[in-house]
Amino acid sequence: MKDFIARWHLSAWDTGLMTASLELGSLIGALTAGVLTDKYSRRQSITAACTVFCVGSALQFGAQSPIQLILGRGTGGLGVGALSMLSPLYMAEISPPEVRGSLMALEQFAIVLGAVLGFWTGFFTRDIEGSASWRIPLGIQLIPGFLLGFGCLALPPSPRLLVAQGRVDEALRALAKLRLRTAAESATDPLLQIELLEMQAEAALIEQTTGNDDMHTAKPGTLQAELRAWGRLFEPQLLRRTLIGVVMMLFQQWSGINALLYYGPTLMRSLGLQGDSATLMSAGGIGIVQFLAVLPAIAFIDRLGRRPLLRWGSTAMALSHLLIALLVWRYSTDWPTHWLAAWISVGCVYTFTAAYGVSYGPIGWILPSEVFPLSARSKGVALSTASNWMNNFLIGLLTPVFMEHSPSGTFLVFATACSLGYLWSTYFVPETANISLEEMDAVFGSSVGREDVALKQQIEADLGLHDLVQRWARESTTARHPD
Ligand SMILES: O[C@H]1[C@H](O)[C@@H](O)[C@H](O)[C@@H](O)[C@H]1O
Repeated sequence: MKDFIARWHLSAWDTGLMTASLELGSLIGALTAGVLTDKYSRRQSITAACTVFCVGSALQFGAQSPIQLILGRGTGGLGVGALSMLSPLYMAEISPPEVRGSLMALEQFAIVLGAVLGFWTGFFTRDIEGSASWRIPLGIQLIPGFLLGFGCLALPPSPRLLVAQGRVDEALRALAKLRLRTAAESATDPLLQIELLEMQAEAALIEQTTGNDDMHTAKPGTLQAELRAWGRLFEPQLLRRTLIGVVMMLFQQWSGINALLYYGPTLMRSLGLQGDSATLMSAGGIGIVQFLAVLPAIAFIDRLGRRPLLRWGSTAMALSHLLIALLVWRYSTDWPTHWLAAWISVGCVYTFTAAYGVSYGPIGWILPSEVFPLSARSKGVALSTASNWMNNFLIGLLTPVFMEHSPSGTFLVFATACSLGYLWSTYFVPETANISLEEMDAVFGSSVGREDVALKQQIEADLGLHDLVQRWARESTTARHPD
């Protein structure tokens, strides 16, 4: 890394631009992917986003000037932002409801694994002579970019999107592949048929209640149709879900995770640790704790539910921040004498990270992807993801200002955000575990009110869903009790 510093002589302005270009690119990427993914397929959009990401990584890898690095980070950011919106969307749409939380928590697992690998690659290459010390870690990004871009082509398309586009046969084939059924089985398997009919019922309901004007039929791609589709997120029917997605990401970021990651070394140094050990204990340690903490989330999130994890997580995070704020306020002028207080603070940083890692980390990505109905899902997830990047950017910008003003006050800000997060998860967030995406309307008491419930029942009856469910229930009872 000495080469990087000596070669570019970056001003504070360059450093700021370099950091902000990725976040700005990601913000734009998340919002534009929301526009493209309904028109094309989820998978094609993921492959396109990977291509953009790889172009950005190649620009960074071969950078000959700071401008090229900034451009490379901005371009890479476009891909990262798009992928951070497309991946949870696609995963939510292909997962069966009983294990959707666990499967989606794998996204957080992948994010944190990437961060850990990135950190250690940078750590081990930092003393290599010449530009290889920084070109290697930047170039390695190309590997996951290629893997995802090509690997995604082998995945089945989202059956929900196909149903909404009226391509029911293809949707059945995709569903059969996802649920590991053969073509012959898919024609007779009642569970598969029920799942498909539920998707058709939701698509038909959307079409009948909204005229499907904003999705595919009414002059798709026109600015007016786009604006109307975004505007629907703020109509009374969807406003609560939009707020859940956007506010979930706001709390995820204002819990302070990235402040600890970005400014951890400064904090650790202020606690008396020096040089490499400060970096290792902060970014390195926090990454590993986040990685370990997501494992129980993967195992238990569907059994325990999202709300309890959010509430316990907020409590543990708020208490950790509060204790750090107190200790920093009381002892930070003389840590060497109060070494025990310093180490308790370090312990609190890790306790916070573990609590975050099982709660706000994964649930931040899960909740926004499951609350929206199909007609508004891609826009809703895009807006929530944009909220993640926007708040991430604000944290990066404001934390140093807060820290300079009052280090203990900074932790109080995060403690307050976590306490508000507790109230919000208790009084505002419904439980979404084990509920199919099609049943989410009922969870939000949406809407849609009695007339739509009646309409939905009529559509389900017309499609033969009720008969099929009853026949399947009869057959499975007979199979269990043959006489
Ligand atoms: O879920 C992720 C993860 O926890 C990362 O460590 C953090 O940097 C991101 O901002 C967040 O969205």
